[in-house]
Amino acid sequence: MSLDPNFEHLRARAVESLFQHFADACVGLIVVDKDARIAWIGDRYLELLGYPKEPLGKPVEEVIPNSQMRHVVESGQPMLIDLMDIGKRTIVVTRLPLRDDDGTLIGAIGLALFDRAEHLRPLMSKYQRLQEELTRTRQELANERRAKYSLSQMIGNSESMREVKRLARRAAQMDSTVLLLGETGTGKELLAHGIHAASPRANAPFVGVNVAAIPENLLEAELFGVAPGAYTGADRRLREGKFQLANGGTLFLDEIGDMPLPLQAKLLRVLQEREFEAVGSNKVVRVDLRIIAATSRDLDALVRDKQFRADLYYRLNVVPITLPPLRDRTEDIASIADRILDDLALTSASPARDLTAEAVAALKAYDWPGNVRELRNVLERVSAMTDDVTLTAAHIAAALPRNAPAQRDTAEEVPASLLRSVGGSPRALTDVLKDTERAAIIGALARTGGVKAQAAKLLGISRASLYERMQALGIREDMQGSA
Ligand SMILES: Nc1ncnc2c1ncn2[C@@H]1O[C@H](COP(=O)(O)OP(=O)(O)OP(=O)(O)O)[C@@H](O)[C@H]1O
Repeated sequence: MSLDPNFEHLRARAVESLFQHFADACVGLIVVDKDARIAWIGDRYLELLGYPKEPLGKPVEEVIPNSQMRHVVESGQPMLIDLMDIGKRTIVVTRLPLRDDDGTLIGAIGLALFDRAEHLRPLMSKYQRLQEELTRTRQELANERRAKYSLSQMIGNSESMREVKRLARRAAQMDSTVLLLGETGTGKELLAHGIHAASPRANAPFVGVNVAAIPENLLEAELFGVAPGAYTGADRRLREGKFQLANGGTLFLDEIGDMPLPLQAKLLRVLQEREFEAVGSNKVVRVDLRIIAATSRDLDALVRDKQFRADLYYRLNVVPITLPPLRDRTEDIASIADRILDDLALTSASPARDLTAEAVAALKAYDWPGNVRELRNVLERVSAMTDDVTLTAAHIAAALPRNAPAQRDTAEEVPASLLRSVGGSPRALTDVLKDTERAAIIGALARTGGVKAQAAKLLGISRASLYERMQALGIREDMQGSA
């Protein structure tokens, strides 16, 4: 059947006007060969790119850094609409593969459309909004990663605290690994922030990882990142680990004593060589950062028990700083308590409270197994209990934990109310179990003044699984059993 001559005419007009439209709407046209080298490029495009040299024969990325033309010649697939940044402008681009008569791929053609194209305005403004949001979020994240506290926020004028601050200031000026030792709640994390803030790396990120809070099987990925497609379900893009995120700054490894043995070898290598591989990758990543590690555990004993590698211990123990427990520096209690009461007044927009001399004496008489964190919790509890502006010894006594009662039978610990719903009908076993678990954890936290290491011990579970269970049951991290 012969074709209607009108059709042929129509087709010819379509091709012609298509080219005309493109020529009018295009910022530029580019043609590359099958190796993505520039075979032709329009003058307007070159002008926009501001490329000063002869472009022909150059790899396309040399002239257009964000170009995806290579992807088109390699995949043979068109990219009908894409957005590409050139300097501060975002332009719309279309990329099409070019084929010979026999179908062989010989190159690609790229069309860069005006960013003013009216019909693309909604798309462009949405893109720009997303870009702005992304920039803002990145900024917030960067601020978040900066150290929140400075050494001046470390309250305490006792001899031992003055020595701690002196060592910290010296450590800040060196780039060595710092090991912070001391009971839970003595201020190790606060000090790590302070050292970073006083160091030449202060404007770079401060990234913290609580080793005990991350399940063992996820820790390596969390620390070192995951290569694209390392395992089924892994991201197609590289997921950066904390080491990469802290690059240039400080990585704070909290609860280092809980680091699983197999990972200790990998950490040792990073400390020695400043390099590692992401999970599922054999590409070596180099980092430049300072490590501050902390633990409330007895590392010497862990080394003796072969739970912690001796060589890693020596590598970490370059500048050790031991934070004294609160009970050994009772002269600091009044000033720390004042600071905490000021903080609480600020956050709750209520008047600042004072402590009578007897109240201070009551605070000094207590043993503080949870140290400054526990002191804060007790003062928070007092503030919740009374509106009185002057806090007396009686207020303090009422808020201090009673002596931990001996552990009772589990059966006794499940109140009958747990077994019935509000309507009185029996409840599903899983709900009962959840409530029981929640009650047991909150009870243990109450008994230990919020000290998780001790609460985990009471419950007979590891600290990691306590954190895990708390998260699953929606128990707040700062919970110490009063709610
Ligand atoms: N000297 C101090 N002055 C003021 N606040 C302090 C001081 N020491 C600790 N704090 C506060 O006490 C709380 C616990 O401190 P931090 O988290 O630094 O302790 P930690 O030793 O890292 O505890 P853990 O070993 O349990 O992680 C924080 O709210 C911190 O700001």
